[in-house]
Amino acid sequence: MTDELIASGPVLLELDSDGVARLRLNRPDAANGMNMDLLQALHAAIMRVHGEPGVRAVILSGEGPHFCAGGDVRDFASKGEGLPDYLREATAWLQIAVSSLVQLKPPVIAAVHGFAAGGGGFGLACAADFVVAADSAKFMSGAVRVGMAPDAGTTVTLSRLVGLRRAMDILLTNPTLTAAEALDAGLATKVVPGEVLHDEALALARTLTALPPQALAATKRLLWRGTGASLEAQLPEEARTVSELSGTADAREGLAAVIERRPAHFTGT
Ligand SMILES: CCCCCCCCCCCCC[C@H](O)CC(=O)SCCNC(=O)CCNC(=O)[C@H](O)C(C)(C)COP(=O)(O)OP(=O)(O)OC[C@H]1O[C@@H](n2cnc3c(N)ncnc32)[C@H](O)[C@@H]1OP(=O)(O)O
Repeated sequence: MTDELIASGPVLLELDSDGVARLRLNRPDAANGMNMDLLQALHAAIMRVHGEPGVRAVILSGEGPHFCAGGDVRDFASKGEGLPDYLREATAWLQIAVSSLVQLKPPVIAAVHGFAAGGGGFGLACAADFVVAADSAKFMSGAVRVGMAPDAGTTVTLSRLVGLRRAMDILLTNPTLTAAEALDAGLATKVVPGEVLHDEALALARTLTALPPQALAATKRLLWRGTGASLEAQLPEEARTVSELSGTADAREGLAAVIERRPAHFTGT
């Protein structure tokens, strides 16, 4: 497996020859606090992954002691009276980053250690398809604590993950959730010992890369669409997708493998 570093700076992007893309937030001295440079680099890296047909799974993580501590609070003070205008532009970039992450075809695994806080950290974790959390990881919305409201889609994504009642508690009272509490709430997929966090995230990525990419992408799209749709609207969309996928080579390969009782080899076609 060879890693090709194709982006450096506030966001590192590596692609390996096995179809795993690694997106790493890279402002460790600021707990990966999101400033405009990081947000724009994150969007550019996500769009680069979008353009790489060979990518079959994405691992999102943070350099240094934390996954991401949200908006760069040091920028709070430095912007003074200009913060509202600056935030109008900055939050637009955060919206674009979160939206493009959710729309990525390959599944996204957030590998969370340290704190996932604020629109950047908590928001990105809520927008990921899987969250593998180190047992020492902590999750905090952080918005109301700094006199703001949640953003990065968390008033939708968190509510869909944990339910409206628990999302109201988490976003209004701003508890610091342990990894175990995040798992219990439905925010985390699995909790692992910190020392094997990246191994476990990579193992999950490898499981995903062995599955038919078009079927995974369609399932992810249906699930994200379905959480806000009526059953009446979703049933025909599922049926249309199934009939479309049934014409792929991967569908023929999957069916043949089941009948012949052998492992399937999916080509993404
Ligand atoms: C609102 C943003 C202003 C303008 C930014 C422009 C673009 C932003 C993109 C749009 C953002 C939209 C709005 C955003 O979504 C709103 C929010 O995110 S609200 C929540 C903001 N985040 C926080 O309130 C968390 C702040 N951090 C902490 O509470 C703690 O650091 C922690 C995460 C609980 C971890 O605590 P510790 O383990 O004790 O670690 P330290 O506190 O010692 O931190 C280590 C080191 O990192 C620095 N640091 C920590 N968090 C941030 C941060 N969010 N931004 C910048 N730097 C951060 C901290 O100062 C330490 O540095 P040192 O002092 O050692 O040099």
